Amino acid sequence: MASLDFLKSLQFAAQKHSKQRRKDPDSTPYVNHLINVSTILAEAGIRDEGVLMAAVLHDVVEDTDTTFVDLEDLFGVDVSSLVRELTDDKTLAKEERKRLQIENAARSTRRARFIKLADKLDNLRDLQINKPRGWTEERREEYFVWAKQVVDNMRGTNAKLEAQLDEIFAKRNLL
Ligand SMILES: Nc1nc2c(ncn2[C@@H]2O[C@H](COP(=O)(O)OP(=O)(O)O)[C@@H](OP(=O)(O)OP(=O)(O)O)[C@H]2O)c(=O)[nH]1
Ligand SMILES: [Mn+2]
Repeated sequence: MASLDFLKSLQFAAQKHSKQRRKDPDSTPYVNHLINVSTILAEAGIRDEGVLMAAVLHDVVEDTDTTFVDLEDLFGVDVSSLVRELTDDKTLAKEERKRLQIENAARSTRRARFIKLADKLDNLRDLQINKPRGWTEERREEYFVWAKQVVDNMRGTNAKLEAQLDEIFAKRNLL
């Protein structure tokens, strides 16, 4: 049974990301990615409501005008702190952000790791099917290699999620 708090987080994310689209050829609404990430977690047996809400909200500070104070006021400090762990500093250069994701994975909390793993899993599933708009084949290949480095720094977090990720890495001969 979905909780009112969870539905509120989904409603908020859907509103905030309403003008955004994914980079796939169909320009899928951005919110589909957020639904996918939370569904991946629920299917992996994760019932922690704060984790499922932070999954839905994981890109809302990075990609919209929402602040951590907004999230704390609306959803509490637990959810807000989790989203903070999942938010890249967009003032940094892209290379630096990518390097920091690998580094920060190793010191993130177990609950944030669940979401990071599910986020990578959804992005990689998509990359297996689609080349995002504006990406070269090389860039797509590099994302698999980089994502594996992030995942390798979070081993032992959730067997189901890691098995699904490893299946993808094995297909690319990265294991
Ligand atoms: N695979 C895929 N990714 C898409 C698509 N549309 C948007 N993205 C987003 O693009 C980001 C990955 O591309 P990058 O090159 O790393 O980042 P950038 O476009 O934001 O600069 C991911 O952001 P992120 O959620 O912050 O994840 P991450 O970069 O931290 O992994 C992903 O969510 C799509 O159609 N397919
Ligand atoms: Mn994401």
